[in-house]
Amino acid sequence: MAMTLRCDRAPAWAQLQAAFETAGRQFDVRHAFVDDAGRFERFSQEAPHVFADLSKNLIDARTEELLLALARECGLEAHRDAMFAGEHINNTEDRAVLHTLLRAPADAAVGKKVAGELRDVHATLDAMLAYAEKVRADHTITDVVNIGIGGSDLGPQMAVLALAEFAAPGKRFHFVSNVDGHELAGVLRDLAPEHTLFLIASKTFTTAETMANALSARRWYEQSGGTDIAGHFAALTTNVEAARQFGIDTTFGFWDWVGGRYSLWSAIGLPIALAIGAEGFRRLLAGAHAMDEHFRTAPLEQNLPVRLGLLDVWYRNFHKFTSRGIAPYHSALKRLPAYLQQLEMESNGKQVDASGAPLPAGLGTSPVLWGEPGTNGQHAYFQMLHQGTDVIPLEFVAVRDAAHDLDGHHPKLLANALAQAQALMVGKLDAGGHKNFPGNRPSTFFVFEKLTPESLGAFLALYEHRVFTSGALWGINSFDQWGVELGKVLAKDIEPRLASGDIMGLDASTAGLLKRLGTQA
Ligand SMILES: O=P(O)(O)OC[C@H]1O[C@H](O)[C@H](O)[C@@H](O)[C@@H]1O
Repeated sequence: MAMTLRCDRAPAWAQLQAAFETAGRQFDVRHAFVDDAGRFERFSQEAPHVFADLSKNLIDARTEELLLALARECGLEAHRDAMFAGEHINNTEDRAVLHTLLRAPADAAVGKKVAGELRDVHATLDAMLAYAEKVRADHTITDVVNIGIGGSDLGPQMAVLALAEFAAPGKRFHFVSNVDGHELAGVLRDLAPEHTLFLIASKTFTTAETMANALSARRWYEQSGGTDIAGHFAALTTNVEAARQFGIDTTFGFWDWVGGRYSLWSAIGLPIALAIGAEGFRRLLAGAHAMDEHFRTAPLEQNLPVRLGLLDVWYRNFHKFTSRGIAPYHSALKRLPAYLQQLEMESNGKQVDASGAPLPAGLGTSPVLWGEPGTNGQHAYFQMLHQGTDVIPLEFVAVRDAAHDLDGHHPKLLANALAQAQALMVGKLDAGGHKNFPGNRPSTFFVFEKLTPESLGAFLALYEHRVFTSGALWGINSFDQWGVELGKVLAKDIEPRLASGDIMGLDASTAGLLKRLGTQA
């Protein structure tokens, strides 16, 4: 199996370190624009459905050359090809990583090893989309409730909202993820069982939150007079047997080679297909596939996910930036930051390399990702981005064509996005003291012509491959998530203690809090 060489062991790493000391640390992007009339062209990149301007970043041509050399020395291309070929690059779970196959056309020229999987993908996709069209035509179903968490929630929720313009009227979508009963109760309050379809979305069909919500939903359905579980519950899972035991026969499956945070392209995407239809869902897949092809075939120099992933390494490991903001200037992309948080932080929040050996001190991995739609963030935390003591690279996502015809709004929105990126970079040093802006604060600016299924699909795939790139350079396994396990185990131990008051073996803080929160309090 092709694993990458950890990038800090590659020869270009030392050269990058030297470049950082001599030019990188003091780099001023304003001077770089003065020195290079072609900087915008050099550091912008056209990719399928997405244009990206990277020119306001703290990077010069020499640094990018070294980063590209680093990627080659580390075996990024071989690792990428191994993913597409279905090799078990998720080594700790001994699994292939084939979410790209979910969006490959039925006649795509894939390797022998995954041809059978591609046939299964299309058989399931066709069945799921036929079901989606049947439900779309059924006007007695007015409400769809997706019960799932993490990857079984964030992707569909984000995409249904993002593509609302493409949704047929007549159905409302609800997403219940939290085990906090307030969430499910709040949704159920306004529903009637005969008009509701529940989708139980869980790769494993064992996740505690989802199982608790699914049981309560079924109880509610029956207690409210519902008698047709088969007609009002469907399961989206790799664990068809567990769904059957729960009493659900309508099941759309997927496979262990689809990571939860990479699963919106699979049966987990059913809410999206219900909203935008079979054709819309295929357009989403086509946009992602176009980006897959770009990632797989474009030379590294003009490969947008690669260029972004390398910039991420430069920022995290040389500049030591610990966080990255994302500011979508489109309110339909409200849930995009939450979705990208799971994608990047669950994938690359690792401290050991793929062999299990600790990464050396100072080799930081995933930054903190966070964000809110612009312009809202401007009136809240942008103060810190402009004048705070930390430099936080910010990413703008702007859409040229609005999907509404309210006069004057869209130019105001776009002007704000452009002005904020400009202000971060240019700064203002003549006003003195509190009114000074240091400037030289980096940003990346993404442009879509329009928010469509294709552009959304392409952008999400772009992000997946960017996370792949930085993860590959760090030599980590971006496709497991052992870090979520300990808390789950401890919660199982604590739950009965809330009633019993048993604090034996607990640390003093947990014991003290348990006394306050338990029913014995
Ligand atoms: O889809 P499920 O099996 O219910 O898993 C839901 C989520 O929970 C897990 O704990 C993982 O951290 C996530 O990667 C996953 O998406």
